[in-house]
Amino acid sequence: MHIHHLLENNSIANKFIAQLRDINIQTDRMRFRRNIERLGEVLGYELSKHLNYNDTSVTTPLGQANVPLPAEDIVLCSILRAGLPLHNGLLNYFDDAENSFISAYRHHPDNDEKFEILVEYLASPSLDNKTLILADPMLATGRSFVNVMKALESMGTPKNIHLVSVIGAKEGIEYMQSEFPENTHLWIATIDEELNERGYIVPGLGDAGDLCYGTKMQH
Ligand SMILES: O=P(O)(O)OC[C@H]1O[C@H](OP(=O)(O)OP(=O)(O)O)[C@H](O)[C@@H]1O
Ligand SMILES: O=c1cc[nH]c(=O)[nH]1
Ligand SMILES: [Mg+2]
Repeated sequence: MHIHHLLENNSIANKFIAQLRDINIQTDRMRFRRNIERLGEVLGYELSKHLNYNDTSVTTPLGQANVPLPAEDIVLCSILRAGLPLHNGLLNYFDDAENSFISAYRHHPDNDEKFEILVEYLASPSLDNKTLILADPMLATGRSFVNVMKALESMGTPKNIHLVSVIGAKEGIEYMQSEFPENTHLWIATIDEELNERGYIVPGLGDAGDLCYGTKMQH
């Protein structure tokens, strides 16, 4: 897996991450969602530099201009819930992409720290020979990304896979490296050292789905 770590270089994106993490700022849900969306835009822009381009002639009022344009058929897939604002950010730039939505959530069958990932909803076009951009802002154990990719196999085989995330844990990234094809790209804003006993990223930011949309009942 090729890992592209956005915060290795300082940029204005640092500020978006700082606000997502900050306990005094992250309670503003609109700002929280918008910061994830902004990172979707920044990560999408970086990713776009690795696509294939075809020379294209554009007619201006005064003549012809050559503008190389992306030559890949992109399917943008996001993992509900917290993937939604990241999806919006990516879609702001890849505005003519096809779209898939898939759900994944942590189910605690015994009401303790052990959980399984349940994938229940999938709506997707064919992925055959397309460029799949799979987005989820949190990469903790990596099990949601991996289980979702398994569920997507029924939709065909993409030519290229780009994973987009905001905060990842080292352990989860290592697990994903063993599960995804070698030529997969991971575009991630920042990487944290640890997971706690509940599988949360430390220092992380907390529960991204809840911070975007409010708490949910366990069932
Ligand atoms: O790498 P993992 O260990 O699988 O954890 C990451 C997943 O956890 C969060 O979803 P959650 O299950 O909280 O669902 P939600 O988005 O509905 O809150 C997050 O959005 C990822 O999908
Ligand atoms: O730290 C984490 C781990 C999983 N899901 C989250 O939203 N945050
Ligand atoms: Mg959650």
